[in-house]
Amino acid sequence: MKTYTLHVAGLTRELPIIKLSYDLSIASFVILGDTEIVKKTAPMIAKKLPEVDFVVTAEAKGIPLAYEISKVLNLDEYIVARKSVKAYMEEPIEVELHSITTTDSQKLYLNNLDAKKIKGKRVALVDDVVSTGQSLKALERLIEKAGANVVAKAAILAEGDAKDRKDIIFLEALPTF
Ligand SMILES: O=P(O)(O)OC[C@H]1O[C@H](OP(=O)(O)OP(=O)(O)O)[C@H](O)[C@@H]1O
Repeated sequence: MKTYTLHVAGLTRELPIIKLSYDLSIASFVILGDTEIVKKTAPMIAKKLPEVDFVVTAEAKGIPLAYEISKVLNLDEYIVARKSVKAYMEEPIEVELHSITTTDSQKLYLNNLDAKKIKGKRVALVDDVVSTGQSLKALERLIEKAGANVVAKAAILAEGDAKDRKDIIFLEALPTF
């Protein structure tokens, strides 16, 4: 299997290159289960953030990073937007979502209790990777629908053209193939 050698936060990972379509392959970066990479990257991202009241992510791969950044920032809570409605959710708010790895259209949901918590607050959106930016854009729409102020958008990696974006904080660029 072909791999791409990623260097981030002083760590090295061999990422498998996977084919998404006839003309696009990506290096698969999965932080779920990788305690070390989350532990090392979270403080580096936290340091680059302005003052925030909440860290917000969308499930699934952003969750450990949002947890760790919140911990570093001494925030007692963080917010996770879900990709399905859960029984415990009251009047969830929703937006449409597409991402580079998920072809079918999905939705992002925010529990109304969480929406109330973040209303009028300063929020940092975080994710493991920003690629097409569709996931981040959907999360931003959702959070703005909740009446929160998005003051920063951050990821460990900016993939493909996302490396040229000036509106996101990221640690390393990741090429596409
Ligand atoms: O910038 P984009 O093109 O939207 O791609 C980036 C998004 O894609 C991946 O999530 P994925 O859709 O694989 O979902 P998962 O975290 O639930 O596995 C990744 O964790 C980002 O959230």
